[in-house]
Order: sequence, then structure tokens, then C-alpha cells
Amino acid sequence: MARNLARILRGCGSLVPFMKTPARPPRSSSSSIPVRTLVEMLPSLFSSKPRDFSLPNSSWGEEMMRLYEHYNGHTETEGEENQERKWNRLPSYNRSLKYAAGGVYLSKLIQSKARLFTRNIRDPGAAFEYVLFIDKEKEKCVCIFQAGHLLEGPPGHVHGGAIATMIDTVTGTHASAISAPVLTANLNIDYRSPIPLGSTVLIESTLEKTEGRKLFISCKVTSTDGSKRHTDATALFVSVSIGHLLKG
Ligand SMILES: CCCCCCCCCC(=O)SCCNC(=O)CCNC(=O)[C@H](O)C(C)(C)COP(=O)(O)OP(=O)(O)OC[C@H]1O[C@@H](n2cnc3c(N)ncnc32)[C@H](O)[C@@H]1OP(=O)(O)O
Repeated sequence: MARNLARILRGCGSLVPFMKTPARPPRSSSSSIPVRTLVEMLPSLFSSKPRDFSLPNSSWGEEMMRLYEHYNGHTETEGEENQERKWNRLPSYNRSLKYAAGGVYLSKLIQSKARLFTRNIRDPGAAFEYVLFIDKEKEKCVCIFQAGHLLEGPPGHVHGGAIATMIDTVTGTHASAISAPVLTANLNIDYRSPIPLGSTVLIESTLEKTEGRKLFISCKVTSTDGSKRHTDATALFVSVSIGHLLKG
């Protein structure tokens, strides 16, 4: 069982190769409501190839697309030392336990239906639309997040739990890229200004330090032009053994 899970986790590593992405698919012109194109639907109907959810779909708005094209494979120079930072897209799939240990620690029913929380809505644009980029040194991650109408908390704004979910996802993906498998041990969030539903924001995470099995990561959510600070967070991840995951 542990050997099987080890194989899966190695497989997860292959789920995050750095890759360039194809051009944006056509958008519907007849309506502002996103339409799932036949091209998008066909692979899921006829192929077992997993869908990469971090590629553009017809629900992505102009700001999401502009930033996607900005970061995808982009190199920027920053700081006084003109340090170069190259951003690489991280693919994102909705299931990781598909090939797990034959229901040894999960019932087969649960295992076959298990889906990554943020990637389980079929209607594109309805909930979490996001794409993550990581720099080559794995010091920073940036996520472009478009918050769909199903994520409402206060009227017209994003639910605090949905924001926490995205912060956990971005910092957790960042920590996993450095040292998989990890679990969130601690997450502190300051909500500074509400995020309008339907808007696109930037979620940036920074590796502050590592101490043994512990990874300390900070995170901020801002408007895409950086003028508005929506949320600040710090997170602690702890590297765990496969045995710890199996123990539950
Ligand atoms: C690629 C796809 C990626 C998708 C991204 C999704 C990311 C989602 C991530 C999650 O949501 S994980 C789910 C939520 N988290 C959990 O369910 C974790 C539950 N907690 C545990 O399993 C254990 O408490 C934990 C693994 C975190 C730690 O247990 P251990 O027995 O492995 O470690 P230990 O308790 O010995 O602590 C190790 C170190 O961490 C420190 N530590 C642990 N918990 C802490 C805490 N809460 N606050 C501060 N420090 C803490 C602890 O003091 C110690 O420090 P030192 O090494 O310096 O002594």
C-alpha cells in the first residue's frame, strides 16, 4: 500500500512539469454567459486523458487572460541586483487518488469519486478559476484567481472561506513543489478589504524560511494592479512521511 502511494506521489510530481501552453480557445460571441465549447467537452467525453484545469477556457475574462499571457513563460528582472525571475506554469488536475491503493484505506466508492476541492465544479467560471506560476528557484509563486458567482459570501463579494481555500491551495502547492508531501499545520489570515465577486486578483506566496521539516510561507492577495491589499496570510507546512498520510 505504502509502495503504491509512493508511486502516486511520484506521479504527482509528473503532474507539475513546467510547460508552455497553447493559445486561448475561442470565446462565445452570442452571449456574455460563458459557453462550454464542443472542443472543450470532447476530450472529457471520449478520452481518459486528465484535463489540465490551469489552461485558459471560455470563462476567463480579459484581465485573467491578460495576466496569464503576461506570466506564461515570462522572465522579469527585479530588485536592485536586477535578479531574473522566470515564471513557469503549473498544470492542475482534479484527481490524485485515481490510481491509489485499490481502496485499501478509502472505500472504492469514495476513491472513485474523490476530486480536488477547488477543481470539482463542471461549469467553467462558476467557482475557482485559477492558474499558478512558480519561479525556477521555487522562492515565489503567483496565482491569477478569478472568483465565480458560486463563491459568494457577503453580498456581491467572495466568501472568506473561499479566500482561505485559495490561500491554502497556493501556499500548499508552493510548499509541495519544494517538499512533497506536506500538510498545512497552521494558517493565519488577515482579511483587509473584501474581494468583489467576479473579479480577478493576484495571490502571491513567498517562501520565508525552512527549518527541518517546516516550511514558512507568506502570502498576499491584491488587486491585479497592486493598488488594493485584500488579504495577508502566513502559513506553516510540515513535511510528512507517507506513513503519516496513511495513518489519517
Ligand atoms: C499538488 C496539489 C496541491 C494541492 C494544494 C492543496 C493544499 C492543501 C493542504 C491542506 O489543506 S492539508 C489539510 C489540513 N491539514 C491537516 O489536516 C494537518 C493535520 N495535522 C497533522 O497531520 C499534524 O499535526 C502535522 C503533520 C501538521 C504535524 O504533525 P507531526 O507529528 O508530523 O509533527 P510534529 O507535531 O512533531 O511537529 C513538527 C514540527 O512542526 C511544529 N508544528 C506542528 N504543528 C504546528 C502548529 N500548528 N503550529 C506551529 N508549529 C507546529 C512542531 O512544533 C514541530 O516543530 P519542531 O520540529 O521545531 O519541534
